[in-house]
Amino acid sequence: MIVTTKKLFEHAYGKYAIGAYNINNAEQIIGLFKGNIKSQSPFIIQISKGARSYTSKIMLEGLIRSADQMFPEAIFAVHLDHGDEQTCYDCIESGFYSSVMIDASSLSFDENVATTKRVVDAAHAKGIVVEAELGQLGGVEEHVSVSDADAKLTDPDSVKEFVSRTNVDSLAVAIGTSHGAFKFTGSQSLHFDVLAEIQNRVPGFPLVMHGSSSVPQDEVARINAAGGNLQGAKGVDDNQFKRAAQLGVTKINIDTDGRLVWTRVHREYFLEHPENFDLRPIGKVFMEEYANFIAAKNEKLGSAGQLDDVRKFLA
Ligand SMILES: O=C(CO)COP(=O)(O)O
Ligand SMILES: O=C[C@H](O)COP(=O)(O)O
Ligand SMILES: [Zn+2]
Ligand SMILES: [Zn+2]
Repeated sequence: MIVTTKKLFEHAYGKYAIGAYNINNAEQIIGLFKGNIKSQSPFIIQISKGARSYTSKIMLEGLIRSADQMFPEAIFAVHLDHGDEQTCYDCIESGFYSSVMIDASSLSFDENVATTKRVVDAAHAKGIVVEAELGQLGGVEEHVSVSDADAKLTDPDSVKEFVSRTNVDSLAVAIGTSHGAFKFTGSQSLHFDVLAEIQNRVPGFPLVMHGSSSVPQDEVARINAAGGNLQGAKGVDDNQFKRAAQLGVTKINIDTDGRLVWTRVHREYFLEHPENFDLRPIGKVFMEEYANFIAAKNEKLGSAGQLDDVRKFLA
């Protein structure tokens, strides 16, 4: 069942965070649904602009609608990740997305407010919710690379004004995370002090943490041992998710970790089976491993075991 994040965030606020996972193809979608059913978690399926053009937005919509039929127990939101204004309107018009992100965080404060407000007005008219971003994460997103020097933590003083001027439903904040597999090149970590100040300014308002893959070191070691070269890859400690949730984070974005699972599974499999050229045996292994990864991540987020309660809450 496709829902907006409104009630999901209300249910989660202060207690746990909902996993927002990026998907690109059928194997990921099936693994994602299986993993969330296995851990009994509500979830958010995220589609980036890159994913929409990889196979095509039409095919992704078809796959997700099919998964919704195959797994009738599932409760999830369909969300556009890091949208520009035009893509947001396309998703709002589609009647498929229940949530969009307008990422105008590289613009000035006033332009970010104005752009976000236009998207919010269009989305709310159709019952769709909007996530915006204030501050700038480091790393690569949508092929735009933000250097650590340009990355800016969210200024807690500007959050209340941003939320009240835009009427946005949730806000991605920059508190030290970054996109990709190479986080924390310096001695950075999560700035819980900044997060606590933000929560103080907008109590009860749902916050979002991007760039939150944990880049497990055993995963990196296995990839490197099987011919990969990911030296120095590093991520966010997922034991910190519950603390972030207590401070108002209701959505945590994870993409890179899923890519690492895909890379490890495929590299190891073909190293061990050099004679194999069938895509199905390895596809099966990937779907299983991806489902296990999702279920384990949901334990860290605290969303595991919440599905029945969420269903009652929505009723
Ligand atoms: O924020 C993300 C998607 O919007 C994903 O972040 P990671 O690169 O840490 O997985
Ligand atoms: O934040 C970016 C997400 O990880 C999506 O990445 P992508 O644009 O390569 O699909
Ligand atoms: Zn951004
Ligand atoms: Zn992101």
